Amino acid sequence: MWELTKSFRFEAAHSLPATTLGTASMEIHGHSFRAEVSVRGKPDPASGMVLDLGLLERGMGEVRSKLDHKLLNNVEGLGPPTLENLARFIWDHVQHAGHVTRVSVHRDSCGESCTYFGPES
Ligand SMILES: Nc1nc2c(c(=O)[nH]1)N=C([C@H](O)[C@H](O)COP(=O)(O)OP(=O)(O)OP(=O)(O)O)CN2
Ligand SMILES: [Zn+2]
Repeated sequence: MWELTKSFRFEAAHSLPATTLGTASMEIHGHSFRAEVSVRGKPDPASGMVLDLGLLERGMGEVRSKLDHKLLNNVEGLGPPTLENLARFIWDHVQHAGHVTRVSVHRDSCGESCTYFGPES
């Protein structure tokens, strides 16, 4: 079994009340995020690829455009702009690309990340 991973970065703003970490979180402020999308499978013998990374990039580009330079509190379907909801939101928008097994969202400046393994895990 192979696992193929591609990542993208986005910059976004949010405000997050009801957190005990980050005293300024209730004010609108920005973060740099890094998202990783992984797909599993066996390489097709002819192409040598589990999945053409270009297909994954297309799906990632679509969801990136919904998040990059946006106020995350206003993004339809995201819910409260936590790492958990970002990982699930990205999953929902890329899962058609292939057998997606996990989506991780990293907020490196805070040493934080969250991984979503799908609704069944
Ligand atoms: N389960 C979760 N808990 C918390 C989340 C989350 O996404 N899931 N998020 C937060 C805060 O948003 C996060 O800790 C960042 O805090 P914030 O004040 O926004 O960040 P800093 O100012 O510390 O970060 P810099 O990037 O260094 O400015 C809390 N809990
Ligand atoms: Zn924040």
